[in-house]
Amino acid sequence: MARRNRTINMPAPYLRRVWLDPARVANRNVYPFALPLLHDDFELRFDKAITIIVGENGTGKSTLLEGIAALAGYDDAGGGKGYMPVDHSRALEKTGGSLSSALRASWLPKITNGWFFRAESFFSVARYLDEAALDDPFGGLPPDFLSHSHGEGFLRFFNERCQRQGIFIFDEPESALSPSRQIEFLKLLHRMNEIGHCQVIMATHAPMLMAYPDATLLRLTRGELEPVGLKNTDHYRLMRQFCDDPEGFVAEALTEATA
Ligand SMILES: Nc1ncnc2c1ncn2[C@@H]1O[C@H](COP(=O)(O)OP(=O)(O)OP(=O)(O)O)[C@@H](O)[C@H]1O
Repeated sequence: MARRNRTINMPAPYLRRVWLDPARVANRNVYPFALPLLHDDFELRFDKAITIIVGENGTGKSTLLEGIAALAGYDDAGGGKGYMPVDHSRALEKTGGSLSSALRASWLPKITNGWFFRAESFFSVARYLDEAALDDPFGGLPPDFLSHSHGEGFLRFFNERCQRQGIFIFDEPESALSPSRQIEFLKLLHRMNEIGHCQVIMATHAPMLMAYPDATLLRLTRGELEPVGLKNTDHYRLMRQFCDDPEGFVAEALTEATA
């Protein structure tokens, strides 16, 4: 047991590279291998402890994260190693397993601790953790994640789980967070980065989270992942136009809608 939780004295990132092995692709014509992102030369390198992926809806960010999560040994519907018993029968999009069978990875070293957070399955995972703690005679007080508001529960969960050594995968963590809670989440990211033994791979639509300064920011577009500056993302540009002139922005959008 002690061995399993021993901290490895090497800094993140631990997952250095993932790539597709075309020979393992079952069927190019069906999801997930029909996604433009998953072409034969697909490769993603991790140079920093924090990697942030942005892109339009439907470009394949969640699919990619599910595949990486499955490679890391996490349930592709969310959770961490050791939390496979969570009932995900009603969770959406359990597809990472099929993608991961065609992905290859290089690790330095292989890390098996961490967490895959996806908003859709947070509640089933949180419920499992609450119930598991109640069943554990040596577990002390149960975490009680579910008795908080969505945002409070998420933040508390992040703060308790995400500072140990590991690889942490977040799919749109902002979905339950108000802007001020997003700042709290940024602080958590910073702590994880400073600790030096947390690797984070995150997909987000929130400009505030994209702005974390010491991260690799990648944009997924036309089937390619490419480095991008925050101010060149569509998310930032649109939000900026909105903040500069909210009434004019909305009026123009509504005019387009009725044109
Ligand atoms: N289980 C599935 N079966 C078939 N197609 C799917 C499945 N899950 C997702 N897709 C499709 O694959 C594409 C990529 O979906 P994915 O959820 O990975 O995109 P995304 O970039 O994460 O989008 P968003 O920003 O909206 O979360 C979409 O067109 C989606 O409809």
